[in-house]
Amino acid sequence: MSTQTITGELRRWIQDHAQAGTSRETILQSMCASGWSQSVALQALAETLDGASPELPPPSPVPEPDLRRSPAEIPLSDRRVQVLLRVEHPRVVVFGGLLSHEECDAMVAAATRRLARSETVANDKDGSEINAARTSEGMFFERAENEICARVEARIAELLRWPVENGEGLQVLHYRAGAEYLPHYDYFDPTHASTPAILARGGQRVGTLVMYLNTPEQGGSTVFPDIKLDVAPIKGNAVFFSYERAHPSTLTLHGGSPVLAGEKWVATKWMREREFT
Ligand SMILES: O=C(O)CCC(=O)C(=O)O
Ligand SMILES: [Fe+2]
Repeated sequence: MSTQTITGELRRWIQDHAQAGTSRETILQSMCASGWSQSVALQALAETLDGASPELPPPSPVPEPDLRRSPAEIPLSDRRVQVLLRVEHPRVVVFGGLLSHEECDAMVAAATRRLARSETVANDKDGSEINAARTSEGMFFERAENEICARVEARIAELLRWPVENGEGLQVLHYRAGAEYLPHYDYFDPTHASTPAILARGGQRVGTLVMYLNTPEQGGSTVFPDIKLDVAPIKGNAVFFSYERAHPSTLTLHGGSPVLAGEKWVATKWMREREFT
């Protein structure tokens, strides 16, 4: 007898239908009609749609800027950062001027150098263009790999009051016109077989900061479909969100909408529960 597993894909499917206005009863009926046992279907509905379900794992502490006095600006040791928007649930904060234009350009230049190098290596080895195309989409820096990474990491740690050591290395993504990042969660799917090994290096991801390194000509906003929020990608600005458990009830589903003209560069910092090694 096979047991039925509640996957992230199933939860997403339930969420999509609930958001489209389908009633709980109708969702249950179509799940049962497509072979789900009623008890598993009911549990999946409860887990996905009831924020206060007793099945929820306990919350973790998360990174959080100091917004207690509703500051329009947060004075950090080396820069004043604007607070442009905040949402309580999901926890989302949009910052203005987190990076100077020079810092954005330096990050893009460092990432471009690294991408060019990995393409050369790939081409020298086997002339593979597929490889080159893939590596040109994104790359990870080591933590404090160069001066600009170290400076930005220290600033983020101060802004979000979260240790530098808990951060993954910065990831730089390059989107060409037409490219997008479909909605996803940044935490690791607890039901996935590879997740325990990933969690051994510093626990779950609990927060994300996406920094815009340029302003695309058209498109390329960061979207949060659960709350229909659309954050404009503006050079030097950043969007932060946190998730205290690896669960859709955090409403942190998000994606990069298609770049319609020009290109888009972002740097992402993911924060873990513990020191990331
Ligand atoms: O490009 C964006 O706006 C979103 C990027 C993102 O979701 C990520 O890096 O995990
Ligand atoms: Fe993401």
